[in-house]
Amino acid sequence: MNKVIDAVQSDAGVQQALETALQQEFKDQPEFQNGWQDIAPLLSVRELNKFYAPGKGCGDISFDLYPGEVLGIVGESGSGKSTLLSCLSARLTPDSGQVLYNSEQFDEIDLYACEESRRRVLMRSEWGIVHQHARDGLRMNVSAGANIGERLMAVGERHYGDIRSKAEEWLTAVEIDTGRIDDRPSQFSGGMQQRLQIARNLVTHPKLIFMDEPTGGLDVSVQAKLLDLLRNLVSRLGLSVIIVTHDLAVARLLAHRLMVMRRGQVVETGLTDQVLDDPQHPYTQLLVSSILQN
Ligand SMILES: Nc1ncnc2c1ncn2[C@@H]1O[C@H](COP(=O)(O)OP(=O)(O)OP(=O)(O)O)[C@@H](O)[C@H]1O
Repeated sequence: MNKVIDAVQSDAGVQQALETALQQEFKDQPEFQNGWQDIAPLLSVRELNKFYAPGKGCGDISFDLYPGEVLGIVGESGSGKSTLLSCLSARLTPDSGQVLYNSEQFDEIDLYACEESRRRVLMRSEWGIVHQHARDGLRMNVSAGANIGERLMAVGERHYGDIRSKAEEWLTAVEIDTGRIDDRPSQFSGGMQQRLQIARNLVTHPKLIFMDEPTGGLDVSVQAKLLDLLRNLVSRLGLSVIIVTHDLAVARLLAHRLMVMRRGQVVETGLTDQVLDDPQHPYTQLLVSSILQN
């Protein structure tokens, strides 16, 4: 676990580029200035259930997520993390329960009671989704610039020069040489593809990002670089994030709060350090101790 944490380092050039892009894009947004404690929840989940078969899925899930908060969902394979994330991000209809989202454009939305068109608008504007496999979040056969530009066009941007220059800014912000703007993602390494996926998501100023194992399958040094970038972006933009990971080191680095899942149920929640340093539930104790032994 410590290998990844130790390897996370800052790079002055990248930080500067990131800072410049972010200042231009986000300086007027109030969330950039405020803490999240005094604000209404961005997402409220009430008694959410989704089961494919008895014991397979997730059930009885309730929590609030605040602006600027990073919630980690951890647990072993098959515990229902991805099912829950899909229900929260409007990609999978739950059997029952409510997901309320405090939208900038539509005020409070009950995700599964509103029109499909509203969910689609949210998905391309106020929300971002970072998939484990970049090919699920990118169009592999169009250029890096077009991958970023497409999302801008989806929210109404039409000026080619503006689109290209925003694409360049975001490539720089995620540490991809702007000279690669016309290359296809298939010509990029795994880490670059993930960074491009992040740029594509962030270009429309989302409030809420869903991440499903964003560093899974990458080697340790690539993971460390990506985690450093994510951590910087999340704190500078005041993003709210729900991140699913089976990797407690990733959870420790990124999440303010953790939800531990086992067999589709939440068995423990709390501040990340509290949960990892002083786990209360026997399953969490096992999870933490098994990681420490590896
Ligand atoms: N589409 C589906 N149809 C039927 N069963 C499914 C489906 N998707 C997932 N499951 C089952 O539901 C349970 C929860 O799966 P889920 O993918 O949500 O867990 P997870 O914690 O994300 O696991 P992993 O880390 O391996 O992705 C598992 O038993 C899985 O086999």
